[in-house]
Amino acid sequence: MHVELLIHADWIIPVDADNRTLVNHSLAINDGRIIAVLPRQDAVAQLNAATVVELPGHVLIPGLINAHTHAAMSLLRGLADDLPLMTWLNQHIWPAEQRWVDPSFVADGTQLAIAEMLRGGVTCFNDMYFFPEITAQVAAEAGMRLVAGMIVVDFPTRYAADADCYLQRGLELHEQYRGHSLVTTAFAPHSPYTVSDTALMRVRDLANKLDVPIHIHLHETSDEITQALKTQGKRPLACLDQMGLLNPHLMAVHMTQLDDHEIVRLAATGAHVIHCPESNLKLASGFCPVMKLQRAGVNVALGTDGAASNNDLNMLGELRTAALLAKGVSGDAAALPAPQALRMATINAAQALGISANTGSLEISKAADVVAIDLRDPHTQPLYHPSSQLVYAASSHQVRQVWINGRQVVRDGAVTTLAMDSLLTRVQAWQEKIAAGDEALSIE
Ligand SMILES: CSC[C@H]1O[C@@H](n2cnc3c(O)ncnc32)[C@H](O)[C@@H]1O
Ligand SMILES: [Zn+2]
Repeated sequence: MHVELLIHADWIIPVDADNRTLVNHSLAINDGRIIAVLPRQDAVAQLNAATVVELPGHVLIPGLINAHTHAAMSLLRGLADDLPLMTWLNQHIWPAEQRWVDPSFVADGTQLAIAEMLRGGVTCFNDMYFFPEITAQVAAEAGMRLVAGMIVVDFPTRYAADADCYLQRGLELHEQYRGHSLVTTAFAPHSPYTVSDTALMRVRDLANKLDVPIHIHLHETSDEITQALKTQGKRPLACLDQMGLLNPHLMAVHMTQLDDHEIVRLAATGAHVIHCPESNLKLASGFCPVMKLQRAGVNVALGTDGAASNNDLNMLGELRTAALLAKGVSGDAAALPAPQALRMATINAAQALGISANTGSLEISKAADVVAIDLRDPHTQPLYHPSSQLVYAASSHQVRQVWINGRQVVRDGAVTTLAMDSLLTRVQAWQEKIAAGDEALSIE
């Protein structure tokens, strides 16, 4: 039988229902899809491949999915550190965004973010940012999978004047990318404290009608709860519940403040939680009770948040932080073992994003979103369990090859779909402009 691409690796972790690790196996790909996962000797005997890739000492995993980010904020990385959320947003990030965010900022920032993510084995990101049509165009050109956020906030920006206008632009984006092989869409109302109930109910109705997910920051800090209790007399999750927004469309990002009743309610409604441990640590926002959520049956996925609050988009690093933090928070060393952590960054994320029929695991008929990681480095030797090395020891520089839809987007550690030199020149120009503007602001 003829195949286009055959990849032989020492290990494959398909992230299937049985959490298997396959030794000396091969992945066969045709038309950008996985057509077989089989022992190497069977592949060699049965398949005639146009291209064969030999990866000794490597493990193949499904592409990592960054389930919550603001990609273009990579241009604001390190601008305002060591601050709590609302000071960070109100006094630094939102003023900087009002001043700088336009289509060219989003194009350059998103390219920078995609370069970083591809090199770190991320093949898909769930984005929430201004000018999502630019994010979508840049991602599609770079061969990156994207869930583009149809954003809504109640304040005017250069992107849109009011909630109706944000929604109108989002719906146009949804239409534009219907049936696209890389880009899908999700509603992305920023949070209950920046989007009115009227707009949230409109989002609910549209999400039900179009069958698309809803991506929202929720219960990020204790302050958010205190404010909602003062102004609404209820916790934000209860407000969303009352409006009929708790259902399998909902991706609730952060969720550091949860009582036991809320966890039961999330599980009963099928809402998903996106855990962003490094952003929560850096902004001192709190801790998401991942183990309690998983035990209750809530699907939990993993995201980095933006590079201005993390400060990187490194999902291997995020995996390690999530696994270690789960143990620290629960007081149980058995909490979130490596295979479970890997599920959060792959199949769980694909489920939350509504794309699990297409990606999230290395299984027959899914898109070939594949990452090869070289485990021969000193710090991942000796090797007893590949998943343990991946989660507890590997670094992103060990990501050597990446394919998305069967197209090679990283070859020998270098991104093949972006012009890195000119990108880095443009990023340098942004740094100089933004730093000069920041100095002028602080002198005033
Ligand atoms: C409507 S575009 C997204 C908006 O979200 C801001 N943002 C980035 N990180 C966070 C966070 O952790 N909590 C709340 N809001 C965040 C970003 O700066 C954009 O304005
Ligand atoms: Zn965020």
